[in-house]
Amino acid sequence: GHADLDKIKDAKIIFVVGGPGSGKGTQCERIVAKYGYTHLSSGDLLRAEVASGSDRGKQLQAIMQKGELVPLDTVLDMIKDAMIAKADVSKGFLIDGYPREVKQGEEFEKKIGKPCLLLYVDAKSETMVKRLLKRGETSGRSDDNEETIKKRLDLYYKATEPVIAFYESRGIVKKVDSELPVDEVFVQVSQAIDSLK
Ligand SMILES: Nc1ncnc2c1ncn2[C@@H]1O[C@H](COP(=O)(O)OP(=O)(O)O)[C@@H](O)[C@H]1O
Ligand SMILES: Nc1ncnc2c1ncn2[C@H]1C[C@H](O)[C@@H](COP(=O)(O)OP(=O)(O)O)O1
Ligand SMILES: [Mg+2]
Repeated sequence: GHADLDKIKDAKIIFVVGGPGSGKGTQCERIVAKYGYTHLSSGDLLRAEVASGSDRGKQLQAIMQKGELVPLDTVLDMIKDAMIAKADVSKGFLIDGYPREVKQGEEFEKKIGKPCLLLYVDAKSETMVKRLLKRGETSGRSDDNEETIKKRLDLYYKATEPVIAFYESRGIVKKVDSELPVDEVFVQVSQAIDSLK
């Protein structure tokens, strides 16, 4: 209800956007360690639902295995519930992997609040493919295979890149070069976060 959302209003909301395998999760881990923000990965929330073995989880698994987007309401409800659960203790929220399309950003702002920063984790498509194939050797993720990676990349360029342009026009995008080693990317990430008042 209203009281829950009021608590979130004063916390920083940071969208972390980038292609599959660009390094969003890796940088979010570092941000958590340095700044103590709450990391909420839409993919992790969805994989937890799949792992629960619920009927809904089975439907989600089938969609994710194909590299497609799950229904907006499902993922937004999960993020909202997770934010409310942490509202009392959180100084800031890292929303990793959301929005995946402009409509997701609009709905988030209607139902939850406005982001103060969009952290754009940028890497070349060849780099992302290489990293995902490597991650696939150990991740156990059903979407880290060559065929699904190709679909996820196509969808990223088609649906998610416009999200970056949308928030550019609002002046809140900070791009980091995720071709660099993790530590060097994190220097840029830290600068972006430190620039917030
Ligand atoms: N800057 C980097 N340099 C080299 N490898 C990286 C870098 N950032 C991430 N990786 C590796 O690439 C893979 C994907 O990173 P991950 O953080 O899971 O990306 P995402 O959450 O964007 O899909 C992981 O195996 C990770 O260790
Ligand atoms: N915001 C969102 N809307 C719809 N589907 C999403 C979503 N976030 C994640 N998913 C689904 C589709 C993705 O292909 C899959 C894995 O997402 P992810 O873990 O964020 O991938 P990655 O970290 O490799 O970018 O979960
Ligand atoms: Mg990730």
